[in-house]
Amino acid sequence: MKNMSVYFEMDIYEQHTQQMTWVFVCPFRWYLMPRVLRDVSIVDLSVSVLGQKLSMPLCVGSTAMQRMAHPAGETATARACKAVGTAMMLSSWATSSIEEVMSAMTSSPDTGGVLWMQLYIYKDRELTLSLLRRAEKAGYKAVFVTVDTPYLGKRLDDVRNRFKMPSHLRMSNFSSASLSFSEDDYGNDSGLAVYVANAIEPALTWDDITWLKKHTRLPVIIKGVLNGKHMQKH
Ligand SMILES: Cc1cc2nc3c(=O)[nH]c(=O)nc-3n(C[C@H](O)[C@H](O)[C@H](O)COP(=O)(O)O)c2cc1C
Repeated sequence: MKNMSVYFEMDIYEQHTQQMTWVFVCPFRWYLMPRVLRDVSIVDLSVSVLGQKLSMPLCVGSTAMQRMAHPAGETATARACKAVGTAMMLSSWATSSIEEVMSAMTSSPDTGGVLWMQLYIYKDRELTLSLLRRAEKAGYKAVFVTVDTPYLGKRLDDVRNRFKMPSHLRMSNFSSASLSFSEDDYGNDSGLAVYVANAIEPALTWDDITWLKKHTRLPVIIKGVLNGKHMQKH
């Protein structure tokens, strides 16, 4: 159980980012500055994102393997997003399938809710396209391509714990044991790091984004950009 909670608390390498957050971000506390004389008799936080109306400028980013945290996993997150009228980005590495999560959202009686698909580009391009096609067919409204994981960051706790998925769970969008992260043995390393090294494309470039865009009518958004300048050439 411990290795699952450690996965969700993760930070890479020696937890520098967590430490930096405390040292550099927290001292500069953020304050809300209320404005006055603004007619607040009606308060409306709704926004339009990628052509979809959301009830507020907050949505749920992709987090892998949610059934490690709760038996209903991503299906519960989808229902919650629908209940509050916002969007959920489903991880390629979800423990509920693309179709199952859409069905959880559409069958819930509340109104609102949008699903986006987070996509890793696999070395196997046909497999990548099959995830994309399934998301399109199921009614997902955008695809977010993760570009900051050509290799998994060195998560020392996951290495120490030899992190792998509990045996009753798997990444539900895949059928084989190797692709669904449900092999018995990943050696002495973090199982997820081994999974990424085996399956995810480390040679990702802009050409792959161009290729992907040719295969979908959905908006394609690049996920994992830390510096706007890195995008300017394109
Ligand atoms: C436990 C955990 C699992 C994550 N799983 C994924 C994932 O499957 N796909 C992905 O693109 N990003 C994943 N991320 C990254 C998040 O989507 C997000 O980009 C990252 O946490 C930065 O946002 P934050 O500063 O609000 O945490 C994960 C993050 C965490 C903490």
